Amino acid sequence: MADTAVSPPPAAAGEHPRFHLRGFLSPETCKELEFVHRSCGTAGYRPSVVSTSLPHLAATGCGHLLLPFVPVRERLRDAVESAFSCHFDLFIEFTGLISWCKGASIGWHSDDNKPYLRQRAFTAVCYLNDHGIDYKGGILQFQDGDPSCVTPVAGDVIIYTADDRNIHCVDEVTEGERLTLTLWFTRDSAYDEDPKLLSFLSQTSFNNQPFDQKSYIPLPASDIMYWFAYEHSGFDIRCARVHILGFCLHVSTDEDNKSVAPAEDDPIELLGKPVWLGREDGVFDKVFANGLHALQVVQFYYWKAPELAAKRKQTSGGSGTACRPVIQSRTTKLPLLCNHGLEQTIFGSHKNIEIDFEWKDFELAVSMWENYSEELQRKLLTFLPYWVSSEAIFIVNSIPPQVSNERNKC
Ligand SMILES: O=C(O)CCC(=O)C(=O)O
Ligand SMILES: [Fe+2]
Repeated sequence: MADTAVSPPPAAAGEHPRFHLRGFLSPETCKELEFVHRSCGTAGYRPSVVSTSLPHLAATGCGHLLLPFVPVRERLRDAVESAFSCHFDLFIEFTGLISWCKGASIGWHSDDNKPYLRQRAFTAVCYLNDHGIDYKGGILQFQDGDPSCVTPVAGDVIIYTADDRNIHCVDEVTEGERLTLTLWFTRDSAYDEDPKLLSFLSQTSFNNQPFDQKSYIPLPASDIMYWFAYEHSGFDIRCARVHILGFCLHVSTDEDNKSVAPAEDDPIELLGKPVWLGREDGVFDKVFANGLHALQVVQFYYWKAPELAAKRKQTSGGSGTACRPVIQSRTTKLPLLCNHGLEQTIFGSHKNIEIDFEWKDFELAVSMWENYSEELQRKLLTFLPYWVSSEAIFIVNSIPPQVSNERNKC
């Protein structure tokens, strides 16, 4: 199901202007954004939060993963402009995916409540998963007006003015992981996030020639950004996300390659070097460029696993020739000091994660991920010149750039 056209809400009136748009995002869009976040997220700006910002995607070789956001940002801006009667008036100040993990909450506030946030005019929060199924807690409450509280449902969006007519808070998440896509809108073009993003994207993406097939392979940020601190403990987000889905990371023990010998290196540093993926019964015969690359493929597999398992059952009656992992004598399990209990507490969904795992499906997912990434990379390189010349990110159909960016002419 594609994202459905939701009829715009009536122009806002009243003392507490806000709207709850139900079913704004399709389940497919929610799942794709979840994939991006679980592949690329880093430790957030507040405790118990993991976040993925668009500049971060551009900076880690994943500029192509901005593409799933483009239609969503455009539709959200249209919805906000139409709800608050400010057509062609708004710029997007910030777009980010946020996981609110166990213990995360935010007290009463308005979204423009700091001197450096005064430019914010409106907020849109899209819920990507479900309260009660994926997590407990995390209800959004408003101090005054209606609706007075919002129980997140995947695909729903709440839009509201960022000023003190909409003082709100989020109850503590007590179990599971609450996923949101949050956008802030501004009237001040100086805070438009697009030109900054485009300058980042042109620096990182124009360097990659279209014939460089692997230019979509992620490049990790500094290790500290993946450290999720929790009380007096913590873990590496990349490792935890891989482990929680039943995989483990392996590194080379090749005698000739001393630089990757685990005994001689900080285990976390090894995540920036080539890795393999294993499960209980062996190691998959493919080397990934780094831990982030392996994580992205695992998350892609997790996203597509139900579809892959259904296809396998249909074509083979459930008993196809299993693709066996190769036992790699040249690799050893990455000896990370993992806190399994903590990983489970933070990223183990309230809903049990069950995968009908087959290496054959995983093998297929690896090539599907390559095709998916290549296609997005190809689109990015096609769209980028249009975006750069308009200083704005927008859906490029076959419309010439000077017509498509109506907004910049106003
Ligand atoms: O996630 C929500 O429901 C609201 C988030 C919020 O209040 C904020 O990020 O300022
Ligand atoms: Fe807020």
